[in-house]
Amino acid sequence: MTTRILVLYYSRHGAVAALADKIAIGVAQGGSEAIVRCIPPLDPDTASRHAIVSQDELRQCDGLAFGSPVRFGNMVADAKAFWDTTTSIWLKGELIDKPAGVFTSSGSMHGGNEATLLSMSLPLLHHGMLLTGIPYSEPELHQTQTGGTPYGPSHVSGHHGGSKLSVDEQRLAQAFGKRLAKLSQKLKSNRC
Ligand SMILES: Cc1cc2nc3c(=O)[nH]c(=O)nc-3n(C[C@H](O)[C@H](O)[C@H](O)COP(=O)(O)O)c2cc1C
Repeated sequence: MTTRILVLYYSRHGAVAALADKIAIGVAQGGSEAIVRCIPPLDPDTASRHAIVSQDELRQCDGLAFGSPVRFGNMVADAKAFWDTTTSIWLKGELIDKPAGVFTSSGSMHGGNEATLLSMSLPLLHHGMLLTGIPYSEPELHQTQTGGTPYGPSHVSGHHGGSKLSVDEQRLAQAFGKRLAKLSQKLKSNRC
């Protein structure tokens, strides 16, 4: 069963975008199509590496990976503002029972990445999506000294924001993408 996973993110300096790329690879490994899109920026001068998402792309997806940097222990305002534009999708229940998960990047290890992932989950729960993180059957979750959490993939980009994804962070992001793909296929086949 073919499914489409929307990998939707905001990234100012590229760290969340790097995670989105790895998640998209995992989605393809899981046998689904990854549609990678950016959240509409509040500042129209912000450059986006991928096309800006449309409401139709959100309503038509079979699963969602939603990414934002940590900003003061929470998602970026642009991401929250985007969810505030999705009322008509919510009213029609168009995301109900679709699998979804969240990913993030923080500057420091304990700068709020887990808190941010949990708060990013809230609009997805309101939309009736079925949340998934990363299970501990993924060995990297036990050993990571960088990012990667049971609540979703993460990266620690460092004080100056330039560090590359660690091997553990990359593997966990790919495993998460693959998991979303497999879940979307099972759920969609049950709906048909
Ligand atoms: C306004 C602002 C607030 C931030 N707040 C936090 C924070 O609370 N905790 C943290 O660890 N990093 C914080 N950061 C750092 C970013 O989360 C980090 O650099 C992230 O990797 C950026 O992702 P991006 O490269 O995709 O834009 C903040 C950065 C900015 C610009």
